[in-house]
Amino acid sequence: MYVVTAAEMAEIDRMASRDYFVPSIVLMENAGLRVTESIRRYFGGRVAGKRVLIFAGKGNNGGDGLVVARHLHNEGAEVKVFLLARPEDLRGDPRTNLEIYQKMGGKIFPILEQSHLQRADISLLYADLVVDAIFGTGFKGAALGLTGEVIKLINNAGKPIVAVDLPSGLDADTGQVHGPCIKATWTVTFALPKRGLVLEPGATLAGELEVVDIGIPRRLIESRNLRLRLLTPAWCREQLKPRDPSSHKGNFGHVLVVGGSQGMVGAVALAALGALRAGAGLVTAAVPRSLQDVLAAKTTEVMTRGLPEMPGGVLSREALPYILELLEKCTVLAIGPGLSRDKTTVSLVLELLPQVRCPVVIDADALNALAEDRKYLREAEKEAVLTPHPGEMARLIETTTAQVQADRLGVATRAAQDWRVTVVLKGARTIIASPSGEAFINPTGNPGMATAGSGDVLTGVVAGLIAQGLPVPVAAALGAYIHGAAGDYAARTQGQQGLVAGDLLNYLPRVFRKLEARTEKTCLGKGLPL
Ligand SMILES: NC(=O)C1=CN([C@@H]2O[C@H](COP(=O)(O)OP(=O)(O)OC[C@H]3O[C@@H](n4cnc5c(N)ncnc54)[C@H](OP(=O)(O)O)[C@@H]3O)[C@@H](O)[C@H]2O)[C@@H](O)CC1
Ligand SMILES: Nc1ncnc2c1ncn2[C@@H]1O[C@H](COP(=O)(O)OP(=O)(O)O)[C@@H](O)[C@H]1O
Ligand SMILES: [K+]
Repeated sequence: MYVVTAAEMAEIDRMASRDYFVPSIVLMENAGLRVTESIRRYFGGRVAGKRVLIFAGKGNNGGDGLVVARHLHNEGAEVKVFLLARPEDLRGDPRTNLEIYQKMGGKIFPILEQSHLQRADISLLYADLVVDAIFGTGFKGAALGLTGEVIKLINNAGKPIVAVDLPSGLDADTGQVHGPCIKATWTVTFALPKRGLVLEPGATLAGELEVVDIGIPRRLIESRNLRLRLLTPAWCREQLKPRDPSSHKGNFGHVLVVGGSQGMVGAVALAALGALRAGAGLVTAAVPRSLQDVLAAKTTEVMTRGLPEMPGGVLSREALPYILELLEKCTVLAIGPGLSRDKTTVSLVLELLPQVRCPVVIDADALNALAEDRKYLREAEKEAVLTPHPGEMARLIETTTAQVQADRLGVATRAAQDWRVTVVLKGARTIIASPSGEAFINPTGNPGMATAGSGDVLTGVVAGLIAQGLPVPVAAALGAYIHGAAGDYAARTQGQQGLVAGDLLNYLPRVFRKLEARTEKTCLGKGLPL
């Protein structure tokens, strides 16, 4: 599902009218009707007698709200419209809908000064639902003054709120807020989700997100060459090919995981098992020699190799020829989990990466090694996935974590194009940016996953998917979705607090099964019960 900026949406709206002859008031009518339908569903099919307050701004978002008011009024709901503008300030479609609503006997209450807030406050006490039609994609900056007061009043009323297109006060392009913002129970957004609705904190402020069709021609949307998508189960299903009955493990690739250091062997185990759980045929884990037996004891299905090490149990430069030899038999390399930031290891990583001929997933301390010398990133021809959390990303581009978090999408897409790699910027709503300029936002995952080692599992899952032949950017996006979905499954079953990275390994198969179920039925004629 494509995700758009306010400007892209406005251009699509404009073209719908200008080039496809869809009158804008028809789009507004469709928008209002879709919100009315959603409200009717919310009330279990009947709105008669329900007390609904509609807060309308002076623009087209307000116009949508007036369409909603008209239809609810017609169906017998008790509707009050609080208009944050003088009627004479309304123009065009919003003005038309105001006049129709008033002609039908609909009630309008102005909110133009502090004293008007009193009436709104009292009405909120008795309301069954509040409709937020103050601002949509035309909002800029911060809601100050009276408008900010109204937003705070609505939020504090403790009543269910449906936001029209966007929660008012939200920046449609970044998902950030710079002042008061409606905290919606749910949001009905038109045609396509705006970026701010799928990036935090906007995703949380929007509540449940409903994307509705308002009659924008599909061909128009397809013609816009949009570059950002929200990952969906449907898209993930498309990437998963059913397994041919005569497959053997060689068909599913061989992952080499290189990592580990004294005290950090678990990270390698999590990554190696993550690769197997993602469906890789074979996985070899190469660690400092003194850790090999421990690792073998922890990971039955994983083949292990001991590598030359320094005192203190970190990989030494002598490990390089061993790793290159192992790579001759492998499809993909995953490097970094538990490596340590020891300077010998750093120089090993910097010497090894330019010689790697297969796709590589670079995580954790291998990323930190690249932060010390970006030559490989700038110059080498490579098929690589970087999986930084915001802190690692900040080190890589020499900025602060806060600056990375303030523009996650921009940071990830710029890095992907500058370095010609796929960047997986982890965190709430992971961003996956490919060298081609395409990017994905991952909606799965939860704070229960903010626990040591969950990133190592993701590294393994992505490597495991590449091992099975998926294109690198697709494997990264699919891996992030499935990894987060496993975390959501685990959190639903056992809560977020007690979730540990190892739990993700146990839930990965159930996520794959949910995704494969459709294809299995179609492909093999039989199939597991859903
Ligand atoms: N055909 C279409 O286009 C369709 C559009 N649709 C709907 O239109 C919505 C976009 O409508 P929009 O562009 O009129 O802007 P909207 O969000 O209503 O803002 C209203 C006014 O708020 C003002 N304002 C801005 N920032 C402010 C601030 N910080 N503090 C105070 N005021 C501020 C600003 O006033 P100005 O700055 O111009 O004086 C602006 O004019 C879209 O979200 C969807 O719901 C659907 O019906 C589908 C068809
Ligand atoms: N609040 C959150 N919401 C969703 N996913 C999260 C959240 N916090 C962390 N995660 C996910 O958990 C994983 C954390 O990875 P990382 O920070 O590398 O942990 P570690 O380095 O300990 O393995 C990432 O996949 C990240 O997207
Ligand atoms: K709104």
